[in-house]
Amino acid sequence: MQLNVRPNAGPGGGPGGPPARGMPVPKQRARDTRRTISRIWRYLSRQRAGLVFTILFAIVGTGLGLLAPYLLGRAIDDYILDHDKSGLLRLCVMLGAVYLGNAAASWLQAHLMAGVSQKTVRVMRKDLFGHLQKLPIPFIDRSAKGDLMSRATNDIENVSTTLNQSLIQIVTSAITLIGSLALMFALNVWLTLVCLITIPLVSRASKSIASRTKKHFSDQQASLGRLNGFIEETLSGQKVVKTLRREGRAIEDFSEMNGALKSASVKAQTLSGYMGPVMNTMGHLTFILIATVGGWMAYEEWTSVGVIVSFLNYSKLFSAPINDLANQYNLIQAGIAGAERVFELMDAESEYSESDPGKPVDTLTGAVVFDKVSFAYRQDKPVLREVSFRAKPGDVIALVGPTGAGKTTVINLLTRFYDIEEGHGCISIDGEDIRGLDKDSLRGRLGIVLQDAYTFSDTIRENIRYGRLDATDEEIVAAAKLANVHSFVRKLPQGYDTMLTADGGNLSQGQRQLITIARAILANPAILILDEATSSVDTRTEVHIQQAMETLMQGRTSFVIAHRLNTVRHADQILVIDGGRIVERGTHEELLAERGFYERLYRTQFAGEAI
Ligand SMILES: Nc1ncnc2c1ncn2[C@@H]1O[C@H](COP(=O)(O)OP(=O)(O)OP(=O)(O)O)[C@@H](O)[C@H]1O
Repeated sequence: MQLNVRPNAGPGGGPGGPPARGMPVPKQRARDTRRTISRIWRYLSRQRAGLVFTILFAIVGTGLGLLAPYLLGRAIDDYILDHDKSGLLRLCVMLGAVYLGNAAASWLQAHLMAGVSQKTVRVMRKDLFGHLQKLPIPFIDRSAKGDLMSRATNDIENVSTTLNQSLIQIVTSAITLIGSLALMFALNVWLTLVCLITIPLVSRASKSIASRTKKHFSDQQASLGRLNGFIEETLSGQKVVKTLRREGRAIEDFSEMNGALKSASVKAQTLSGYMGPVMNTMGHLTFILIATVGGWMAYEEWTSVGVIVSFLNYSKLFSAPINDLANQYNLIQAGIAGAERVFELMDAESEYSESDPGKPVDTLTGAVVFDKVSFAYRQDKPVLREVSFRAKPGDVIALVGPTGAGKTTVINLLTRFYDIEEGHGCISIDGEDIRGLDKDSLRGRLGIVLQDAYTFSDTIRENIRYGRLDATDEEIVAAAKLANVHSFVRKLPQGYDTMLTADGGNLSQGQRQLITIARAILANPAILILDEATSSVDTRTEVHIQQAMETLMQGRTSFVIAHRLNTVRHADQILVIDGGRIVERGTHEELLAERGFYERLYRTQFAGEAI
């Protein structure tokens, strides 16, 4: 998937021009961890109150944890060496209270942090889903759906786990690190300097492992995205996979991707797994060094045994956060790699320009003009060449032509799923160039009934209501009656409350098409686009669909992509498209009289062949 694309921006397009719109451009931005962290922080900082309390409890808990070694040193110097039993008992009770307080604060901080991290990712998920709704069709067309899904689910989940587990660890580690260092300096400067000798070594080792691991974590996430994409494609195309008997090949391809994911994961996890043991070894070395130097100092009576015991405990506390952070490294890397992929998707340009949303469309009469429109999806492959036509309000325009001729492309431009470039013609509705119109309100005045009748996982009633969300139940039934939906819905045990699956699996294709027609009737659009179903439905359903479509077309400018030519006989204008050009135009009778391309198409179809 190319993410750094600017689907509706950038120069060029059209035959022979610079890169066409929607063309992928090379990646320009290097991956930037600091920027990603600062963006995560922007989300986190919205949970300010929760964060402040979490940090407060972290400070209290860690502070109490830092107090314990000091008390231990005092126990040795003041009570054990002085044989003061009651003092020792008092101190032990105090120590118990300190540990208890530490545990309570840790529990509270973990509890609060779970809330903060979950609220943060909830906002992230909401933003991402909102942005997915605004992504332009060219972008969606080019992306693997499974990869997009992987970003919206797995990658966000990684961010969530990292925030929940690593963030608080970072906070407590930082406090412990600074606190224990300060206390070590207060106890004995020379011993502290001995302790610090190993720091450059530790930082070098961790940096070298870190830089290698990050790349592998990104690879792992990308492989996971590819794998999800493949699973999604294979499942949604399962019928095709089975009829073409591609199961074996699909399993082979899957194994290959699965293997790639395994390799990337093994590399990432093996490398990051080195971190813990390396850091532990360094910690033990430091401990031995301090114990030796400290023991010698106590022996020479330059300092007390209690101070050395406190110091050794602090040096453990000091190296623990470095170890903890190293152990968290896996998780942090996976979280950052996940966030990077999420933000990358959020950065893909929306199809709605916030600075210039365009002129809102209130009412339309439906006069449509294509003026020398040329278009290419890819620079080297012109699809439409100087297409011109006029539709008066209420006209029925039929688009016919062989497969791949460019009929759907005409519709893609009219709906502004794709935009034509400056200098490659103009499309206007009611005299306005559509590029200056607000896309959202323009689409609100267009009704589209596609070949693949799409139904949502909802009841039949709600599926029709998608046409106009404020429609009453009575209006829905009225539209359903006009679209010949009512007659079959009545016979269903649950009537309008029958649940449909996302692909409408529990209704016939013809019935689904009728539901989408009812949806369009309810929406009452000024301009209608009908992509006739190619697949054959039974004759009765076909008559129903035909009637419903005629009802729908009344009084609206309609564009019909016609696959069965007998449905276009009554069109006001038939545009015959071949190779991206309008090769003939006129009414059915006129075109038959011309004895040209249309006449041949017509005769072929009557001979029983589809076009
Ligand atoms: N999203 C896209 N990206 C790149 N090329 C595309 C895209 N959509 C269509 N094309 C190409 O544009 C050409 C015209 O396609 P279009 O879908 O407009 O044809 P059509 O006349 O509607 O065909 P059909 O009757 O089969 O639906 C085809 O060569 C097709 O491969």
